[in-house]
Amino acid sequence: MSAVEKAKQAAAKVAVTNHYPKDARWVGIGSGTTIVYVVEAIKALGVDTSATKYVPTGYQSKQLIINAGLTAVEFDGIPPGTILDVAFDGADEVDEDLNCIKGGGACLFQEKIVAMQAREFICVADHRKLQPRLLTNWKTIPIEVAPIAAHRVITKLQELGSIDPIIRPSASAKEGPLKTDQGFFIIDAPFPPMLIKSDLAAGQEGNGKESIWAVDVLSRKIKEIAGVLEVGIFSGLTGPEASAAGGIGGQRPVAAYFGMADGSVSVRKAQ
Ligand SMILES: O=C[C@H](O)[C@H](O)[C@H](O)COP(=O)(O)O
Repeated sequence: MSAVEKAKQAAAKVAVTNHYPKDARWVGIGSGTTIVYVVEAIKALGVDTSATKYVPTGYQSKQLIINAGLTAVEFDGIPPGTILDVAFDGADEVDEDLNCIKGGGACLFQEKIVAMQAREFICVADHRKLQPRLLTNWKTIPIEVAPIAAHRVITKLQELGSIDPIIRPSASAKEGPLKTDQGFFIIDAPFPPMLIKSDLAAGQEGNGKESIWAVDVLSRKIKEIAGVLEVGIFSGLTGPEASAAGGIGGQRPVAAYFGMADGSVSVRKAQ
């Protein structure tokens, strides 16, 4: 196993140890390569999972749950009003405020609704994902769009300052654009690194001048474009903050676990 895979595995183990609830009823399981180690860590706990339902965030996630011998219930099979005890997921990049970019594997829409239905959203990643600002190392924002509106959305993204947004191709060019689990397209939109709370506190405005955006502002602007199903920026309230405000679930993780290059695990908690 490579050092990066070991880092993901170590982070998953600590995240599950710290956040997998005793007597869990509903658990969200995200998508990607890191979440595989989360499921492995859940199995390694050796707890009785017979009464627990695992909510996938897409096809890969559902197969992962089933292959582990766990019970998968898709999001539309959750009884109305049910709050998931916890949701675990990976990320493509995480900033100092625990805002995330997700969607590198094209699963961002279901990942967002699952995270927002959970009491706690926990992010698990390796050290390459931890950066001071979003779009430092990961250069594009994945955006899920209705195919018929894709070119219109591209024009609107260019007006927001994105240079050369593209429709993500499928693995085989012959098949044309990649299709998500919803049958939608993904647009990958490059923007310059985004502002975080400390930049705003230091007087930077984040109003889009020179296309330098504050995370929440850009996320909202993209979401407002007709034809956009969801944007791969996870920001705003955490689950506990949303619940204190009388709602449920937040899209910003309450904690993020990073497997570091030296084998340790670094934990960041949302402020
Ligand atoms: O669409 C994919 C998801 O947002 C993944 O959680 C994200 O891309 C991270 O994936 P990985 O764990 O493979 O780095």
